[in-house]
Amino acid sequence: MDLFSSEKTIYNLPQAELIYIPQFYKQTEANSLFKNLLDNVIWQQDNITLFGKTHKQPRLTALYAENNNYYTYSGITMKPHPFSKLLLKIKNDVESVSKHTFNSVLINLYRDGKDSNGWHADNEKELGTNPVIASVSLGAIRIFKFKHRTLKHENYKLELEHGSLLIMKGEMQHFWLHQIPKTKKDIGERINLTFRFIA
Ligand SMILES: O=C(O)CCC(=O)C(=O)O
Ligand SMILES: [Fe+2]
Repeated sequence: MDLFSSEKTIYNLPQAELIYIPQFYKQTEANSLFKNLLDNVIWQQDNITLFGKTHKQPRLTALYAENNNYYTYSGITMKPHPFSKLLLKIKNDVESVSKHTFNSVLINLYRDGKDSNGWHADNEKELGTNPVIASVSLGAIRIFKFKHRTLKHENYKLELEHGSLLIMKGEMQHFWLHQIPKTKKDIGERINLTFRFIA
């Protein structure tokens, strides 16, 4: 993995630190990771219940972990699969750049612009206080929006590019929310891998 051409940007925000590395993986490697994951990840689509109504989650997901602990978020409980060789390789790459250790990865597949991920924080108890979450994006560019829970002028968007790595740390999961909104643009699939340490 050649990091020379990647321009790392650090966003120091009130009660959050965000690091964005656009070319964490270069085009050729990112393309092959995307294809391999699309074909080999064990995708599932769960139901979510919002305001008493049950819907299909607007994307496919998968959980891989080094342990067998179930992970519950937004009322969904996921049973992990063991890490594949490829996912372990990506985990090692992410760990060496972020200088953090992860034991799980939650993977999202946004099939087109109608798939999305609503406003939330990754603040489950099992993630601990001030979790570091490292997020690899492959495929179509999507907008990542984030906003402070109480400082209303603190809201931003970032384009998450093919092959990029975004690291969320500090108090971000306590004080901020993030989302991937739907888009009307005619876009293709996007895979996102969020590496976490789940106790
Ligand atoms: O798709 C993304 O970039 C964000 C995913 C996310 O926020 C999550 O899975 O918790
Ligand atoms: Fe998230």
